[in-house]
Amino acid sequence: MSNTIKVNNPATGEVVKEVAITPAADIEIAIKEGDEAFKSWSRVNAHQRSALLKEWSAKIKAETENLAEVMTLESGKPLKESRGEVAYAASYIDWYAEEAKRLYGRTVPAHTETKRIIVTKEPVGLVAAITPWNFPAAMMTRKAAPALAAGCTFIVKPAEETPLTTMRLVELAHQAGIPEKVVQYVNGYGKEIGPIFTDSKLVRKITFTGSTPVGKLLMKNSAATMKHVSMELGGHAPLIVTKDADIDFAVEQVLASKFRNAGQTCICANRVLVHEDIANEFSEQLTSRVQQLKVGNGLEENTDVGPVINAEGYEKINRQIEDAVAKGARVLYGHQYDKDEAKGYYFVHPTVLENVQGEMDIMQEETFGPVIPLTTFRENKEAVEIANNTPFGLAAYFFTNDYRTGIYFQEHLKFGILGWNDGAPSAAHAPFGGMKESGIGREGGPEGIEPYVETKYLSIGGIQ
Ligand SMILES: NC(=O)C1=CN([C@@H]2O[C@H](COP(=O)(O)OP(=O)(O)OC[C@H]3O[C@@H](n4cnc5c(N)ncnc54)[C@H](OP(=O)(O)O)[C@@H]3O)[C@@H](O)[C@H]2O)C=CC1
Ligand SMILES: O=C(O)CCCC(=O)O
Repeated sequence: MSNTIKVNNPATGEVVKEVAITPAADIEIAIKEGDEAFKSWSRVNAHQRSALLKEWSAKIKAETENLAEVMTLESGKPLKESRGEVAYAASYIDWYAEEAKRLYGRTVPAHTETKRIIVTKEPVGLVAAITPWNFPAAMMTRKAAPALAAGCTFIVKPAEETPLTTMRLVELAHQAGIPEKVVQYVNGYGKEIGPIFTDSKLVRKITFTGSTPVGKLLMKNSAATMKHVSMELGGHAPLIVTKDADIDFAVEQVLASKFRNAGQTCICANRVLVHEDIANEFSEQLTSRVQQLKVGNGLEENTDVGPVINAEGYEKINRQIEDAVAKGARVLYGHQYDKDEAKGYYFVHPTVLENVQGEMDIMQEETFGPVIPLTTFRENKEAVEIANNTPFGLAAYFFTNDYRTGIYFQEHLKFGILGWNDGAPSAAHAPFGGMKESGIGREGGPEGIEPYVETKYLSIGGIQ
């Protein structure tokens, strides 16, 4: 078996670079060193940790062009999105550099005059992160930044498709002055490195973004050593357009949500539910806008939609489209593929399907591709029932200018992230995460640092 991983450009299939697989013995050493480094890093005062994080963020921002190019080469996403992701990744570091200084404990009024009660927050210890290929920078920093801010040490295993961005981010952290054993990366295959992380008693927390089956496995394997876990898993976001919605605006927001990273995000609109009275107008406007999107290599500045990540991704999307068409969905636009299996690149052209029904795979499974399935509803209650009829609960969107309808959706949709007239809700200062099988825990906002701390309660007695 090869001891390297070839990193391919998904737009051409060409090898961008080969990276060494970290041998299992070296991963064990990295874990030991990370645990050892925790003893000193957790004693570094919060203001110093904050200053180091700010320096890391500054170095990332200063290297935006290089990082963006590396990210586009290994992930295929358009350069303009890669630049945006570099800024987004740095914004998590900036946010948690500030939160480091606000990990407050509290004093609690005691039930007797002779006692005092003090509650403090302590870092959980060494954190192991496993990250996906769809956001090679931001999924790393939104785990590393709160971990380091809280005083934890950190080891990350990036997706095999996209290790290069992570490797550079870790180098920049070291150049910023964060000690080498405090933030480390290891490279290799998830199914081999996952068990090393979960079996280790020294790893006190696993944080993961990726598919729901892998999340469940990691959680199960973390049970033996009772690790903390944060799981940011798959989604199947409904996007509801009511009859009072601003159609032009809703169409633009659908585009922003659906075609970001060629539809390969866990919060992409996966099902678009349109009120039947406006369905024709909406689908006409949507289709005419989708036709304007430019498909191509992400390195070309005017590309809107890049390739999908690999053959498995392509096959899933292709199967869902063909299943929908076979079961009666009508193609309004797209249904076109541009691929070369020998070379190893796969483009799925933006596709709009109408007359999509609940029994089609696309209405039940996460798509992770640039496909919009349109379906209709008559009553808001019906829209909520369709929307909630999924094991996932990550993001949901609704477009309405009626505040009563908006509040109704806010109260009845079972999802962790809601966008009301907003197709792009992600922000470092807001809690991102899902309900049901979309995961456990939140990343971003004050909630995002809590999973990296333990609460310690001190009761002092005998006070005169
Ligand atoms: N929530 C999200 O943002 C994401 C959701 N997905 C969903 O998952 C589908 C499949 O994508 P895929 O990339 O295969 O997702 P995976 O969940 O397999 O991969 C995500 C990360 O998990 C690692 N991994 C894989 N298997 C294991 C394991 N047994 N133990 C520990 N870590 C593991 C991967 O490593 P390696 O690369 O070495 O396999 C990668 O770093 C997508 O089509 C999409 O629906 C995928 C990515 C992100
Ligand atoms: O798709 C994902 O896994 C990450 C979500 C992107 C975002 O933060 O908006």
